[in-house]
Amino acid sequence: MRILIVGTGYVGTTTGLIFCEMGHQVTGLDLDERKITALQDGILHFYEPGLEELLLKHVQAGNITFTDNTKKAIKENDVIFICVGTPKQEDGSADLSYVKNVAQSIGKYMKEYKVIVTKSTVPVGTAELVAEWVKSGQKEKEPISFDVVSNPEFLREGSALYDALHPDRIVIGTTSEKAKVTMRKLYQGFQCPIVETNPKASEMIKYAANSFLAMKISFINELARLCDQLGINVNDVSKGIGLDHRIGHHFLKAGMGYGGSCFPKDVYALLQTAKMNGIPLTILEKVVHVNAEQTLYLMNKIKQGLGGDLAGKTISVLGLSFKADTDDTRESPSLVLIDNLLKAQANLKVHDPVVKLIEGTYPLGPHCQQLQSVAETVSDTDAVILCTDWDEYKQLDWMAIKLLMKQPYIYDGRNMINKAAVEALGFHYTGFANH
Ligand SMILES: NC(=O)C1=CN([C@@H]2O[C@H](COP(=O)(O)OP(=O)(O)OC[C@H]3O[C@@H](n4cnc5c(N)ncnc54)[C@H](O)[C@@H]3O)[C@@H](O)[C@H]2O)C=CC1
Ligand SMILES: O=C(O)[C@H]1O[C@H](OP(=O)(O)OP(=O)(O)OC[C@H]2O[C@@H](n3ccc(=O)[nH]c3=O)[C@H](O)[C@@H]2O)[C@H](O)[C@@H](O)[C@@H]1O
Repeated sequence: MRILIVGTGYVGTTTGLIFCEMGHQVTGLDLDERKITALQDGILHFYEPGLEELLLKHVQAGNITFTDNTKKAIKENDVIFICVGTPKQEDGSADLSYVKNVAQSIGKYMKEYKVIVTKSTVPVGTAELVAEWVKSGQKEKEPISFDVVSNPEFLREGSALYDALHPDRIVIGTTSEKAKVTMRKLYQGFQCPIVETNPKASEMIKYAANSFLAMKISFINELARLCDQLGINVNDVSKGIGLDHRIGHHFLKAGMGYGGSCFPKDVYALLQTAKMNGIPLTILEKVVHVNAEQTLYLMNKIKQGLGGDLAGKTISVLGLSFKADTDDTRESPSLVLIDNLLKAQANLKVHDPVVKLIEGTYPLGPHCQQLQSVAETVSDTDAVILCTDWDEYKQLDWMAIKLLMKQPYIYDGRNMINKAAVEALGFHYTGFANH
C-alpha cells in the first residue's frame, strides 16, 4: 500500500515512520519547503527523542521520501493521512482551514479511489465535511469514489515514538466496509484492541480522552490547594488513590497546570461543540478555570515569599517547554508565568535545555534574558522557579546553586524535587502541596 502523510509535524512525521517500520512505502507531504528539505536529509525539524535515528534509517533505506508536490503526491498514493494542524480559533473552536485545503486538493488531483484518513484532531462531524470538501474539489465529469475514515492519534510529545508503536488502542471510524478492510490491513502488526465505530464517535473519542486527562490534572491541582492548607502531601494522595485501578496513577501529578498544543485547544473545542449544541459541559468549564488559576496560584506564592513586591527582583526560570522532552512551547505554563512576572516588573533569567527563544522577540528583552547554563541562570537571583520537569533539573546540585544565588528561594512548579533535602540545605521551598 502506498501511504501519503499530509503534514510533517509531530504527528505526521511519527505516523509516517511507524508505517515504514511496518514495511510500507511512505511519502511525506508538506507545504513548508524548509521542513521537507531537512527531513529528506534525515534531519528532524523539531525535538523528539529517538525519532531522528528512525528518520535517518528509513530515508537512507528509501522507505520514506518527502515532497512539497501536492498534485503528484496525491495522484501516486492510495491511502492519504491528513495530519495538518487544527489550531484554536478566537471563539475556542478548531480551525479546520488546513484540513479543508488538503481535502479540496485531494478532490482536485485524485485520479482513482482513495482512502482518506483524518488523523488530525477534528470536531464531531468533520468526516462529513471532509467528504463534501473532497467532492467540491473534484473537477472530473464522472466523480471518483473515495472513503473518509476518522483515525485519531493518541501519542504524546516527548514519547511519540513509543506511544505510536505501543498504542493502548487504535480507533477506526468509518461506515465503509472497503475502507475498514484497508485500515485493518494497515494496522495488522499492532497488538492492541481496535475500536471500530462510526466517524462521529471516533472524533468524539479523541476529544473525550484528552478532556478526561485534563480533568484528572485539574482535579488533583484543585485538591492540592486544599492539601496545602491542611499540610497534606498531595503526592501521597495521588499515590493512594492511583493504586485503585479504577482511578489509575497517571495524570495525577499536581503542578502549575497543563499546557501544550493539544489539551488547551481540544478542551476548548469540545466546549465549543457543546455550546453549539446547547448541551453545556459544566465539569469541563471548571477544568479550564482551575487550570488557568494554577499559574496565578504559584505567582501569589512567589509574591508572598519574596515580600509582596516583585519589582526589581531577579528571578530565574528553569524550563520553557510545556513539558519535558519536547521543544514545544505552545500554551506552555512557563511562558504564562514569565508574562506575569514581567508584568510584575521582575527581571528574569531563563533557561531550557532544548528551547531557544528567538532574540528580539517577546519575552526576551531588557528584563528577560536566556542563558546557556543553569549556573549562569541562577546566579545572583532572588528565587529559582522550576517550570518544566526536565531530567537535568531533577539532578541539580542544590548546594552549589545556593552559593550562586542572592536569596535561597525555590518555587517548584512541577513538584519535582525533594523538599526535605533542599530545606536541609537552607532553602525556602514552595511546591504544590509537596510537603
Ligand atoms: N502534537 C501532538 O502531540 C499531537 C497532535 N495531534 C493532532 O494532530 C494534528 C497535527 O498536530 P501537529 O503534528 O502537532 O501539528 P504541526 O503544527 O506540528 O504540523 C502540521 C504540519 O502540517 C503542514 N501543513 C499545513 N497545511 C498543509 C497542506 N495543505 N499540505 C501539506 N502540509 C500542510 C504544516 O506546514 C505543518 O508542518 C493536530 O490536529 C493535533 O491536534 C494529535 C495527537 C498528538
Ligand atoms: O492530542 C494530543 O496532542 C495529545 O495530548 C496529550 O499529550 P501531550 O500534550 O503531548 O502531553 P501530556 O503528557 O499529556 O502532557 C500535557 C500537559 O499536562 C501536564 N501534566 C501531565 C500529567 C500530569 O499528571 N500532570 C500535568 O500537569 C504536562 O506537564 C503538560 O503540560 C495526550 O497525553 C496525548 O494522548 C494526546 O495524543
